[in-house]
Amino acid sequence: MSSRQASLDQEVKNGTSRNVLERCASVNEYFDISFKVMLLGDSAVGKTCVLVRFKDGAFLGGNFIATVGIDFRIWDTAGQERFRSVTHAYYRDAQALLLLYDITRKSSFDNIRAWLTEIHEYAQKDVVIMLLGNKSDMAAERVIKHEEGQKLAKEYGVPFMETSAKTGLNVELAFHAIARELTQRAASQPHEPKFQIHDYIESQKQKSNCCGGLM
Ligand SMILES: Nc1nc2c(ncn2[C@@H]2O[C@H](COP(=O)(O)OP(=O)(O)OP(=O)(O)O)[C@@H](O)[C@H]2O)c(=O)[nH]1
Repeated sequence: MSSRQASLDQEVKNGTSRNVLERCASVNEYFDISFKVMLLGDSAVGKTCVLVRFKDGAFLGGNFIATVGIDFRIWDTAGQERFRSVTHAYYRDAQALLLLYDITRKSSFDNIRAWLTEIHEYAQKDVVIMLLGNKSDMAAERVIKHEEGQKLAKEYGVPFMETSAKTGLNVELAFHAIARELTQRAASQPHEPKFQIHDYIESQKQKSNCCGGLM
């Protein structure tokens, strides 16, 4: 791990990072392809926690990135309005965007439309977008139903799932689905059938359900 990476990791762990922040999840030179993935959404929806959950859980332990030979560079962003112009500049060249809201905070859900408008304005045309309703562990405080998230995602034609950085629910699945979509796109030939991210997510959820997982 580089000293820059170590210091970024420390910032995130300390909770001192409140700026656009680069987190390279792996060491560049070992990989053939590099993808830039960003987490977006209102302040305090849980972007940093989802990233830390992924990286410190599945990413390091599971080693799935090394086996497919990609460099999965994940950028955490500040949700606060005052950083918005900086954030635009960063997601211009992102290949995938994970857009989060907090299921216990209606305003963060209502703002998703505005986020999507900005994304369509500033991001690449073929960017992979995924909508995540985070903090699904907070059942008692829930104000946004699962179906509302699903409906919004369907309207925009993007995959959706609820996540919890606290329990880890669906965090790995979200990143794995994105990684698969990006790698399949990079490798696929024009005549090959396209990878179906929606089908992949549903099949993984069913597998998890059948083995006692929480969905
Ligand atoms: N219960 C619960 N709390 C969460 C979850 N994810 C994040 N939190 C809490 O929500 C708060 C905000 O989390 P952050 O990860 O800092 O949010 P952020 O979106 O990165 O915020 P900004 O950096 O301001 O944009 C913290 O108090 C977290 O502990 C979750 O899945 N469940």
